Amino acid sequence: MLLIIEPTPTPGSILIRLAVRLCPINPHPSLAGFAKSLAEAEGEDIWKNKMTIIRNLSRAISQVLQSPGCGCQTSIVPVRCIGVSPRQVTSDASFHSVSFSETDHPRVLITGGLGQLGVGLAKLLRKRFGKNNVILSDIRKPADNVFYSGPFIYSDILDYKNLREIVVNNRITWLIHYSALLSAVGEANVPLARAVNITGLHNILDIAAEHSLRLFVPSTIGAFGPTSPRNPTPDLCIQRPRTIYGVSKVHAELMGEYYHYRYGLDFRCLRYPGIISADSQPGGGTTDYAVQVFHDAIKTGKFQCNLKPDTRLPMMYIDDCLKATLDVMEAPAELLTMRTYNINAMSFTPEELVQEVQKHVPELEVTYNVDPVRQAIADSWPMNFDDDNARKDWGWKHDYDLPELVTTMFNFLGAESRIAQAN
Ligand SMILES: NC(=O)c1ccc[n+]([C@@H]2O[C@H](COP(=O)([O-])OP(=O)(O)OC[C@H]3O[C@@H](n4cnc5c(N)ncnc54)[C@H](O)[C@@H]3O)[C@@H](O)[C@H]2O)c1
Ligand SMILES: C[C@@H](O)[C@H](N)C(=O)O
Repeated sequence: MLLIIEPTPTPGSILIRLAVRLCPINPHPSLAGFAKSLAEAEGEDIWKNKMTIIRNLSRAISQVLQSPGCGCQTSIVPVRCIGVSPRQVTSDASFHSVSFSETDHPRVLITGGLGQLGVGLAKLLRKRFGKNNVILSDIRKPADNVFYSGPFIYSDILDYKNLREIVVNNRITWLIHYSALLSAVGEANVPLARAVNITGLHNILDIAAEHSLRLFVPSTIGAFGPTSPRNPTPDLCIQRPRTIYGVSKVHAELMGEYYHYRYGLDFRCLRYPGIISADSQPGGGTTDYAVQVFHDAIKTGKFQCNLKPDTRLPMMYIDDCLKATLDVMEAPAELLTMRTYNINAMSFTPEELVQEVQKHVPELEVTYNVDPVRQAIADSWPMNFDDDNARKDWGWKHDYDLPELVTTMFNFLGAESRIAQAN
């Protein structure tokens, strides 16, 4: 149970939120009734007698917790009372942000949804929660197939008011924050990366806290640096990344956890490895070579790799990444002993990946033309990622190892190129 008091809370709004949080499916009648009478009395200066309110509140809480009809877990009941939310909002805004119908299915907003990962995630979530409960957003124009596959909305995460309007108007309850500039493009434009990855995140955190959203922010292997243990890299260790991308992701991890402890924000974060996908292009990272090799093998039979052949990095097939994201979002809060987890599937070098790819395309010719910026970044990142805590706490398990990944990529891309040739 969690109690958040808004900057100018009204007793009724607090109790309605409390009733919903205690038993989201079926808000307890004694709390709901008590909330209603307090809400009606809000015209009077009810805060004059704060002690009466607190006494009545505790009585109502213990009544609910002892009630056999309430199926919610009642063994641990930390009550967190917070004086002010991070940005001032009216109590009305908070009051309207909770409604009973929202608890049936999450209403999801994905920011930066037109990148490598967002469209696939929307597809997975729509299958689970219904097409209209998942809204993709970005500052780019969606392709026709994306636009017609479900709700899409323009949203610049640097525009706080617009973002808030979207959350309120669409009664959003889950926010998946994918907007970011990745490692290589971030180094090419540090001011923009700082704005999007740090200022944008602040907007997201404040809106999520104000509207009691469940917030997912992905972090990355790039949140570690040359002084971190690299083989393997545990969840908790030194994090001194040397890219603006990495610095912004450590900032996101720490801010999210801080908001969790300070404001009760339901913040969840996974550190993804490099993600490999067939039907979406990477957005300018250090691990992009591991996607490009498949396209080049099929199109030209020639591949120029921008990392040294022995550069080992943790990697994952996109389906595993999206499954982990849904799993951690659905995990009961009491299973999460941490709010930021490493997840991993495999680790390989360009040389090892090429060997596996050549089992499918034996004629593939590979040359190495090292990009010093990307190589320096890769050399500072984990080689192997320790994800024991995710496996223990909420049952994380990957499905794709290197051979399955490569076969799946060729099955997908081969089928696509056969279709293209036929047309
Ligand atoms: N793809 C990976 O290998 C990987 C690995 C680790 C972590 N991640 C994280 O996962 C998330 C999604 O990654 P991705 O690969 O899809 O990234 P991507 O670069 O492909 O897409 C990012 C999207 O953010 C959008 N964006 C940029 N500025 C914006 C703004 N001001 N407002 C709204 N949107 C904006 C871009 O238009 C783009 O569509 C990122 O946070 C990334 O750091 C990705
Ligand atoms: C690893 C990840 O964060 C991203 N693919 C990058 O290389 O920047």
